[in-house]
Amino acid sequence: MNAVVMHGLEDRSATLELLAQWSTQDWLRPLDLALARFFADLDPQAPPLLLLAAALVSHQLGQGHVCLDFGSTLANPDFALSLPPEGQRPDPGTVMPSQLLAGIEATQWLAALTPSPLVGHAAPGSSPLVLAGQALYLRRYWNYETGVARQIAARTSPALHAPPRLAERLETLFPEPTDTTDWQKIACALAASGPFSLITGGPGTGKTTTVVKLLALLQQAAMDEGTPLRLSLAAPTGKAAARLTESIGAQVSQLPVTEAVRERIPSEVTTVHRLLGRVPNSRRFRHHAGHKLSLDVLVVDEASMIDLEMMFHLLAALPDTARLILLGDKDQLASVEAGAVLGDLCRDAELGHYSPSTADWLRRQGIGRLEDPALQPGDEHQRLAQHTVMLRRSRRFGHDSGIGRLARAVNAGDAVEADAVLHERPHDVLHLSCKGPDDPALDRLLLDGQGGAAGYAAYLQRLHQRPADDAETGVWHAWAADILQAFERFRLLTAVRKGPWGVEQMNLRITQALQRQGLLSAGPTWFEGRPVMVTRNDYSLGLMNGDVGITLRLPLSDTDGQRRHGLRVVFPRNDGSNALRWVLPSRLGAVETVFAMTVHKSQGSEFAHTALLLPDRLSPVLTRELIYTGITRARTHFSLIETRSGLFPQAVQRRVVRRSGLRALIGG
Ligand SMILES: Nc1ncnc2c1ncn2[C@@H]1O[C@H](COP(=O)(O)OP(=O)(O)OP(=O)(O)O)[C@@H](O)[C@H]1O
Repeated sequence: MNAVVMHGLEDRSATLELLAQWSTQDWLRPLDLALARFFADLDPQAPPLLLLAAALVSHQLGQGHVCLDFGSTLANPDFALSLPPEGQRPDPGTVMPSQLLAGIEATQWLAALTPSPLVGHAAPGSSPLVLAGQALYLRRYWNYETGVARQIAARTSPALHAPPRLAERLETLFPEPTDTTDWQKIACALAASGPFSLITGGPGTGKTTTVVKLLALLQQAAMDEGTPLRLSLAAPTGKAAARLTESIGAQVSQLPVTEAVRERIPSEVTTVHRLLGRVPNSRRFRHHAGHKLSLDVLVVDEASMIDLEMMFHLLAALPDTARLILLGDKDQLASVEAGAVLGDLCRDAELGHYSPSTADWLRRQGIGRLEDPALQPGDEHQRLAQHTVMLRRSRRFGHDSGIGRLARAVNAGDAVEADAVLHERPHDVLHLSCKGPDDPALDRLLLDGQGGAAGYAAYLQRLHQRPADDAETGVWHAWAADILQAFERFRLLTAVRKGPWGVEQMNLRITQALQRQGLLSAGPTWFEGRPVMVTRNDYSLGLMNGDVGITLRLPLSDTDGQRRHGLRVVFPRNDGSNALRWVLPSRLGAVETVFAMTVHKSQGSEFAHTALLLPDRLSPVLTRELIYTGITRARTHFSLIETRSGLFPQAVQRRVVRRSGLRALIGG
């Protein structure tokens, strides 16, 4: 008897029954199961392998993969499908994907799909599923992927059109002579001369500086011709937008350009959602292919966090004549949603692959030679490469910085070097090996910090220096702003949500430890000092997913002579104005306590001291990208907390794999 007959592929009802079991155990989302059932109704002939594929393609979207890749799924089904999910063990008797798919060949699976009217081939059509090579897509995502590929291909034209006096303008903006390749200057020159540009680089490699100079160059050239440009800046989250607003503001004031040019460089960064104008309660936007954005240049920062669907909408709404510059760190984790667009597009950025004509063009513009040991020659067909620049010199983390060295070792997958850095104990890197769940050293680190690195007690000490009840409003604002700022000096990041070392348990643990120390009052859900993170955009309150606020007790009006106090949650407005937003706790529907947050949620944020807690067992999420993203959230101190030795080097050698066909569609 073969495996197909035994485990749930013998007929349609056995398959649907198995999918229902997986769904009951939270291995599949209700949506994944519903899709398989819906397709079973639509096509009574749909074979078991098609129903299984339908549920799995939907499941994979939930895991960040744009498609179901048959080759990798069959090679290692449990790993490719991330089943069982993080922190779970299978119930006794559960059929694992590896058991279900044992003995099935890709050709057999593909042959089961092709006759169905539900499955179309890589061409326009209306079938709900699309088969492209060895990958199955939901049509919507196939449309997104091909749409993004088409838009980018159209923007990667081979010809570069330099603005007038490019070399002279660059000389003014980048006056420092360098004896090595000046990647910032090259990024600026290429972005100023083509309709599309990718600028990638690790933390502090000068992405913002480059883009501020680029905007100045473009605006000055346009104003010389008498038509100023409409420039826009956007980021995927409110937090990232606020951070960019702050750093751009500081840099614009130092630009060697006229006041008139400076005034025409935007000082505010919006979110991509706001830029496109989300239509409430829908997936649609006010701006789209039929109603384009009114702008000439768009810069999008932290582009690694933009998922495929968002990128599709952004590109569709961009006028054909507009210039697009995507900035980000290709090595960071991608968005939680499906797709890793920046990572896909910048995959070979380190190698350069510049064609002789790009190199020649740069030489003719007087920008210098392309010299870096990592560079490999390229040709005209590698069109994307001609529009991509990787900034390579971190000014934040120099060669002697422990954080920088650790980040570089992790990013290179070099576990030996990473371990050596930890053993050297540089002043900016702390390393704690937990001796079990009750190790008091962990609570000490989280509450009090160490060696100049803050812990959570610091912001609560500020909180306890409260103004007098009758203090002016301005005094209360300054107090709240100070607490918010102090809270941002430290954050514990976890790799996982569930289990003893997951975000939920750690939030509980820290709350209780702070209560034991008398720093936090005990309370039911809401208590003074509780930090919360918004988990869903709330346009009526002006709060975005990821915004962090702190619960404070404020004096209310004393109309009857009795002073009463009430809790309000204070949020920064994140618009560069330093203004605050006060919200009644009862109005906050989707929030969670945020002493600890997952590395995923921390993207786009930075903290002076960042601690990364690794769980005690490997899981699919524990990868090099996750650890690199965690480390690079730290500005001055980084703490690595291990709960089982030996796991860190293993995780450093594992990579995130996101299945998509974008790179193949664009070519290269
Ligand atoms: N060419 C340069 N010469 C001198 N200092 C520079 C240069 N480029 C960048 N810097 C400085 O290096 C620091 C980091 O630069 P910047 O903020 O532009 O980097 P980034 O890549 O945008 O950083 P992040 O990862 O925080 O987004 C800043 O203090 C900036 O002023």
